[in-house]
Amino acid sequence: MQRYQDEFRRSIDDPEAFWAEQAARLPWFSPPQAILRYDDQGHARWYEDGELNLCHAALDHHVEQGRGEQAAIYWDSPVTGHKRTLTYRQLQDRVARFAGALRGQGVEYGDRVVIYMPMVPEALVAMLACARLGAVHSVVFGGFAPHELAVRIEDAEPQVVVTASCGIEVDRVVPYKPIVDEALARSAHKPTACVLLQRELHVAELGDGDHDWEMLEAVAEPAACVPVKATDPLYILYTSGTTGRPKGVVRDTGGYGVALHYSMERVYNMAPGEVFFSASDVGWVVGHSYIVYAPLLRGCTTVVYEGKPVRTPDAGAFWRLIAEYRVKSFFTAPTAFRAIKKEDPEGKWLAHHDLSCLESLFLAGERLDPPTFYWLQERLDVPVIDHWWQTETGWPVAANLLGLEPMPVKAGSATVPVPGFDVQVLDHEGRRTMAQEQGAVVIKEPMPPGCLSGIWRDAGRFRSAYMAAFPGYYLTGDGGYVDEDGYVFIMGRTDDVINVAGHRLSTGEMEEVVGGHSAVAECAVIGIQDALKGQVPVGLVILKDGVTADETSLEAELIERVREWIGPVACFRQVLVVDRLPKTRSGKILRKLLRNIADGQAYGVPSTIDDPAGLDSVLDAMRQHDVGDSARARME
Ligand SMILES: CCC(=O)SCCNC(=O)CCNC(=O)[C@H](O)C(C)(C)COP(=O)(O)OP(=O)(O)OC[C@H]1O[C@@H](n2cnc3c(N)ncnc32)[C@H](O)[C@@H]1OP(=O)(O)O
Repeated sequence: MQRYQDEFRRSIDDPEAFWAEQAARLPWFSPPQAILRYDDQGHARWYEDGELNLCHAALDHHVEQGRGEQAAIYWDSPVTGHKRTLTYRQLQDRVARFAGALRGQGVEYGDRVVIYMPMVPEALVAMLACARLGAVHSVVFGGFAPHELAVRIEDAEPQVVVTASCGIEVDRVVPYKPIVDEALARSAHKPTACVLLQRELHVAELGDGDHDWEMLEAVAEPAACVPVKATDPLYILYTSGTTGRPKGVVRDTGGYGVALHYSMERVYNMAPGEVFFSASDVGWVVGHSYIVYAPLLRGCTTVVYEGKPVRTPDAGAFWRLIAEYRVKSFFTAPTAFRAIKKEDPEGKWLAHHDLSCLESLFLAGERLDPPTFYWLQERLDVPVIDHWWQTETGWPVAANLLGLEPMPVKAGSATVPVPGFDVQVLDHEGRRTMAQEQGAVVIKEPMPPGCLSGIWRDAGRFRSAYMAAFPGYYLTGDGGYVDEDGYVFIMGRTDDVINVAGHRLSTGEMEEVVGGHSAVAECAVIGIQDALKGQVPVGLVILKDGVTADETSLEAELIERVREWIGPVACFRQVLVVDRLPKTRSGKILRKLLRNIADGQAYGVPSTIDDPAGLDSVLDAMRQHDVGDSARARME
């Protein structure tokens, strides 16, 4: 571990010198002199006086360096039957023209642009065009419903919304325009324009204030890169918190660029000219960092995939893409491989493709369960690397650093802290735990470059959600431990955030939606273990006095309600009607107890419980409906 230890120690003992060296590897317009400063709350601000433009660093710089004819994007869309390659020069040209088109709609430095797009190259064009103008993009995942889009539009207050006529879910065409229209109708903030990319499979009707992408781009004047401060926001990316209101994670520009560039080399072992494939969506942080910015900043080719791991058309889809595009490193969420494993338990599809190009497989987004890890390890001839990070951190916090010093893999561990991240585990009183002892996983300030610089227009929430629990430390919200060898083990969230198929969702928000139904007096939504999706939400509801609803129809109504408000991605599919919910004497629902029962874990009834007999109603309902492993649960 010598090379790793040396680099890690340097990053922690002298972060200024370490990150000054890394910064020198980006093409700045004005290189920073002030490497690390702190704001009045003691939070790190990186490269305050530096000026650059990440679109320039990701595109123009490479074209200037002779990379113009290299593929920047391989787009592969089995759901439409199309494939397309865009070179760095072609991408630069399209981005410059689309930036000009956005400018024509009034978008300038500092303005926000909401992007609601499927996995098409134009999603990347729109993001990079915003970066080119110094505008702030906020990409919203296509699986979110109008309400979620409206909440984000209202918070970000964009000048323009960019969308497409539709997305395609395997064989289901999802028209986006009605979703955008409904979101705009619900939002108090009204953007001045909506730019829409028409797709062959479904052409949308345009109304007042709507513009056809192609027509705007065709006549637009190409825009040059606008120099921005390193601390200027590049994007806002909303993520679920414990309440219904998502948090707008703000990412700065310079620190993010430096960190991503460093990670491509040290974590993923990628060199310019090589092909990186991250099978996620531009609506998630993995998409922002490892489909768009990091591969391009490093001069790599990125694969943009509009399809699923299975059914488009089969469980060999990923293997085909890896072989066809000669992918060196592949990154996805474990849930994708659980889906593949279910359809192709023996991994027969592997034999159909030449995977000799593949050197590593990275997994993140949720815990990598040991059965999936072993399934992959037994079938692939490359390291299978679990690594851990979050929307907030923007890049890996703990990983096996293949480009620095590969280490032995331990199943269930994300390996070691990445240089820059002083990961610690604290007990309730803020004391460091012993090796193997579980606690709250925190990162000691200063956080390295690339991590969130705040919550959009809500400094108070940033402090209360992340910085207040243990002053001087960023609270990750994950629990875990570090072993004697310094390996990090992440065991799961310590709050009411759940992870469904690698999607981070708030049970608190689902409770607000379920609780808003006229028949529901009270409810709790808990995440329970699921063999395919990792976790799925289940609702426990108490009916209002006098309501005698048919349970099956009520369940259908509540499922539809969550789908309408949050979106299909919530995977809310089960409701149990109960008489009572276990609560503390102060009225707090004992969610952890409910989760333990549902997951079949041994549970103790806390002494603070108000009405122990109330538990029986929950136990009966769970057993009756065969929820999770509740039938196997037992009292300690
Ligand atoms: C490290 C930092 C991070 O954690 S960033 C987050 C990383 N997470 C990820 O990359 C997500 C990984 N998960 C996936 O890619 C998908 O879940 C995979 C594994 C491909 C499975 O997809 P799928 O079979 O559609 O299941 P699902 O649970 O995702 O979807 C549930 C329902 O939602 C729908 N949906 C999904 N995406 C969209 C979309 N873009 N637009 C519209 N609808 C969407 C699905 O069709 C599905 O609908 P239905 O319930 O079947 O009707």
